[in-house]
Amino acid sequence: MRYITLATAGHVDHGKTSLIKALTSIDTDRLPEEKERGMSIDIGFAFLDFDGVRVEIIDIPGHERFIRNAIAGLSSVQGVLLVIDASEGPMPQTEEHIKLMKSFGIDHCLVVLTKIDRCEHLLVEIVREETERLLSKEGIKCFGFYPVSSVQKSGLEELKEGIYSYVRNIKEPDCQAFFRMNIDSAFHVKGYGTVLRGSCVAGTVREGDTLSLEPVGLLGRVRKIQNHGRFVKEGRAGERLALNIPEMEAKLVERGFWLVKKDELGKTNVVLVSAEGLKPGKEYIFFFGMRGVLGLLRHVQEDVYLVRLSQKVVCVRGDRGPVLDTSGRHAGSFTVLDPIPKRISKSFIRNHINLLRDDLISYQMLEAGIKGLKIKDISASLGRAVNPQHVAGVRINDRIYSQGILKEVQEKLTEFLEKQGGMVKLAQLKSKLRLEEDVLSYLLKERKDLKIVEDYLLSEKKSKVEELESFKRLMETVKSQIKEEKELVDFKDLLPIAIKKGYIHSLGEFLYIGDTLFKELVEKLRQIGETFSVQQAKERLGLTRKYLIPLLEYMDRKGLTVREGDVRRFIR
Ligand SMILES: Nc1nc2c(ncn2[C@@H]2O[C@H](COP(=O)(O)OP(=O)(O)OP(=O)(O)O)[C@@H](O)[C@H]2O)c(=O)[nH]1
Repeated sequence: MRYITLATAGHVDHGKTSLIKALTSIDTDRLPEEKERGMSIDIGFAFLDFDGVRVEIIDIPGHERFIRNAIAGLSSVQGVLLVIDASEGPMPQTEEHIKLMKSFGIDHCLVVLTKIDRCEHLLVEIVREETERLLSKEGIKCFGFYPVSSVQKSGLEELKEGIYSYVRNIKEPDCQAFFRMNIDSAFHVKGYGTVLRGSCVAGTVREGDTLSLEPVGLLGRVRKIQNHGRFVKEGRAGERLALNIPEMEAKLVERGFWLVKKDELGKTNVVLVSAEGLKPGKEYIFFFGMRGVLGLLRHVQEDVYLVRLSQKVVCVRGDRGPVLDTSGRHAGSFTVLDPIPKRISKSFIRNHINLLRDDLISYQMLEAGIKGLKIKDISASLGRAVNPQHVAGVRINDRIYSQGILKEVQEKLTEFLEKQGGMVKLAQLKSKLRLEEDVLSYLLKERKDLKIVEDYLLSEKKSKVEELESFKRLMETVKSQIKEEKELVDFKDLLPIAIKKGYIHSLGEFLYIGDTLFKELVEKLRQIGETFSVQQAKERLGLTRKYLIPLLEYMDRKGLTVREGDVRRFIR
């Protein structure tokens, strides 16, 4: 069985409710107030069964005062029955509803011309032409015009056939996507507890599933599922559902809240969108499904905007919706580009705007940088489970990294190691390059020129120090000494003793000089005279500043010299 949801749309009193009643025998005006006024205030629900297809029909109110309810009705449907009174033709709310349809991305409909018992055939033709013009102006495809009279019950069979062929042309809602149900009401049923009613717009839900009510994050288990009064084990996208979830108190549920499966989708109060018809710097009401949330619009570039919302919402890439101005008039529409932007710097977005439009995963990988992108977050952004094997990036555990970023970090690692003389403590490297353990081991696996010894990373390339004759001699001595030694030697203990005994001098962290060389250098400096400048010392000793400055500062600390402005003076 396929499930498709349609909405009626059209101007007030154009005969929507009467049409649904004539088609399905269901009266969608159920509020006593609606009966009294003869006008639809809230959305109503009915269905029509065909061979292998159940068509759910949502009746939306036509009066301009109830635009939010019209939005609620149009927010979760796959197609529209546009109802126009043949004796009146398209009216303001006809046009408004067409705009709302477009905002939700519905670019097709079936037109029903009602009340034909009240007008001439010629008038029906004129209205038909006028409607055609209106729809083509908005780029909406019409799947047929059906003149009917709900009072005389004429044209209804043809219309039913038209609906059947229309729904066969409509793309089915996505049952493979993550489950999302937009809630329009919640109430308490004796013996069962809370029942939440709404439209399932994506995925499936089964008895026993644990769901989360968003944006409040209330958890509960589905006990029973109903579709139009019938108990079912599973609910699917395109269906109207009533879910019995006793843990969710009815009074905490608001129209427009979402039911989602635990840990599948994220919620956010900043979204990156493409939008039409809006002015930056202004506040608007953005509709995510039925829920209208106030948001401030910031322009990024072209039609791309950042929206900072006053409340959290659940949305995925590609979600569309209308935008009202703060006085409640339809102002434009938006499409979600990135539902969970991690970096909201305008320059970052501008630099990668094409990637943002064409390939959200690659964009988000750049956004995530060396932190990597969680596979779970990719799925949440797209609203469906993503197979990591199909993502063009490097997978390390539960994250995906951009190949380009890993290459950059590999280069930074080489550079840093070289700066440190070919040897660096792993912990220092990790904190300097902000690397997680698993990313570091991935990077090192690719490197044949590096090795880990204890908690150091060493470059296999010989360092300058290793090539010095004095170093080689020292190593030989150390080796032979240790060979003769009967006990274990902790090298860390040797250094302070050597310093204390005056064999070596410590100029700074990781910088040592043997006593003989130190004395030689001091002697050379004395030959310059009683005072000398840094430049003179540099020329005389032939050392780079990297070694010279620590040496001179050490001499000051030792009381050999004193700094006087630009020069140093020997004390004795
Ligand atoms: N003669 C005639 N009257 C009709 C027909 N369909 C509806 N009406 C009348 O038109 C009036 C409005 O009909 P509704 O079905 O309530 O209109 P609606 O579009 O649902 O109105 P809202 O939901 O309030 O926008 C009612 O008085 C109906 O009896 C029809 O085919 N022929």
